[in-house]
Amino acid sequence: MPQPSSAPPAAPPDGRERPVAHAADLVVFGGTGDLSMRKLLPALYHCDRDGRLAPDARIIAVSRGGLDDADFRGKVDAEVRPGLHAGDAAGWDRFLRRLHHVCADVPAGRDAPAHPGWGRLTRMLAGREDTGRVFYLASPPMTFGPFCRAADRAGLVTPRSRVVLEKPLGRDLAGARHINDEVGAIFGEHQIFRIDHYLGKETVQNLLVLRFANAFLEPIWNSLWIDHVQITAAESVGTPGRRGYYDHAGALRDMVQNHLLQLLCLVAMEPPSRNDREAIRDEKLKVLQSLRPISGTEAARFTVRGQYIAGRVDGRAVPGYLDEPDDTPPTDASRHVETFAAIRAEVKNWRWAGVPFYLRTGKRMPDRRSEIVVQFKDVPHSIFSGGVPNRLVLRLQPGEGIHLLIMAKEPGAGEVVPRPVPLSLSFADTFHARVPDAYERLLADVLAGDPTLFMRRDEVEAAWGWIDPIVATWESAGDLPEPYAAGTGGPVAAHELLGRSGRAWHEEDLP
Ligand SMILES: NC(=O)C1=CN([C@@H]2O[C@H](COP(=O)(O)OP(=O)(O)OC[C@H]3O[C@@H](n4cnc5c(N)ncnc54)[C@H](OP(=O)(O)O)[C@@H]3O)[C@@H](O)[C@H]2O)C=CC1
Ligand SMILES: O=C1O[C@H](COP(=O)(O)O)[C@@H](O)[C@H](O)[C@H]1O
Repeated sequence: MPQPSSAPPAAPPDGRERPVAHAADLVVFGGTGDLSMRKLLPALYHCDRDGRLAPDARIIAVSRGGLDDADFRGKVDAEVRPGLHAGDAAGWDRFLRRLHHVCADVPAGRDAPAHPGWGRLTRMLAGREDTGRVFYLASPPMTFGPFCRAADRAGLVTPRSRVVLEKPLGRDLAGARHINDEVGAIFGEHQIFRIDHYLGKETVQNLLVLRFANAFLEPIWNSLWIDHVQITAAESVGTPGRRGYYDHAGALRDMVQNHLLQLLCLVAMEPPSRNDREAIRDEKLKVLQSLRPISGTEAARFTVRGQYIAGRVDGRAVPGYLDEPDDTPPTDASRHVETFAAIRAEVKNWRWAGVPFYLRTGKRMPDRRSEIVVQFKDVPHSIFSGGVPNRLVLRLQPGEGIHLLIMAKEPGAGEVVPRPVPLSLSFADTFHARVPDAYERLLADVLAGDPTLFMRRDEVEAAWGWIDPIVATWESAGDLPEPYAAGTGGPVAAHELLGRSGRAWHEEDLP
């Protein structure tokens, strides 16, 4: 029987984890939830198909639901398989055989007896301590500490274990610190993988290559040449069935604190001296620490929040946020929560002083579009009529790729009128390869023990430190978010946020 670990294992002396064999067992707390069924299990199936799972790897879902292995396999077969490409029946059957379900709850208090399910989990994992194991916490954040403690008490945490924490980590800085302390009491920082799936997107990883494997951009990557940066994560989906989570999160905590700030960091960071996890995360942290704080009257000037009301998306009538179908009826929190947020941020350092970084995210926007647009300054003196400043568009979705909009002349006689034409790099077309889902890449990294694309504790806390004053100002104002009709580009004030400086949110018609 493995002994409970009494202290977090120390990091190796040089702070770098040695490459380890792929972890054999993946225990997913919350393995029956929305995230698991929609993202994790499809990604794990693809990892399996690509030979990234150890031959004897098992995926053990833990939830309070009274499912046995057969029930869980049936659920996954019914809910996950239809979303995958057809074919490879043998591969799918092999994947199903890897799946198990254990019914367990977190103990009600620190000294409360463990749920009997922990005994079964302990028996299942016994004798496999040397193979490495991953605990994936795909459950509500308040269960993270209790799950880790229960796993430790059951003797399941070995020096080669890793733990994955989903975002958002808590609701504010204090909450994030609390979770980090609880998890950090059991796992060493080098064992903790704080996931932000935007970092697994192909375009996001390519941003590092674009910036640091090409020489031409660096001389113009600064306030002398760049007018502003827009980072957008627009979604056409609403939040049906997610009220319990979303009422207490909202767009700022759900998307800005993590995904959008991580993208901002990668655009704004200084070149790291090495391509390793600490060097990259050190540079990202410096960006977060350089963000100009926004609070009080500045929050009113530089932020906009909205909530969707009924409208049309893709030609279909959809309800407003408060009328989304859900088991939980709307409350006062529902009325106040934002489904759209826009912020004019600024990085106060030598490179970026004076360059606005516009962050925008919303549900029930006209379409699903995530992109980073770097807008360069206009030519100092134009000899043509027409023409617009160059833009570099990093498209995360749909169609991951990079597009540089340059001015070109249309062939033919007559007056020369420059017009923007994209020089385009589509990853799928150029490399003739399937672009893997972000979770696939990140799960493979977890299994292989590489934390480079995961957030370090200080990064997450610095991000909350910037978000908290904005939330506090919104909450103390007590007013309601500005309504916007589903299928439109967000509240009028968001357009004004850019419009005040004569700019417009770009809606590029790119390939
Ligand atoms: N859904 C998404 O797209 C995303 C979600 N996340 C994060 O992932 C996590 C899960 O989200 P999501 O899947 O949407 O949530 P769901 O509510 O759909 O699923 C939660 C899961 O946790 C289990 N669970 C909850 N409480 C306990 C408990 N006390 N003991 C054992 N199991 C428990 C639930 O099963 P049961 O109730 O049967 O016990 C279920 O399997 C959250 O931290 C969320 O912030 C992050 C990014 C995207
Ligand atoms: O983390 C989250 O991300 C999804 C959007 O992810 P994407 O990869 O589809 O852009 C969002 O819908 C969800 O609310 C949020 O929790």
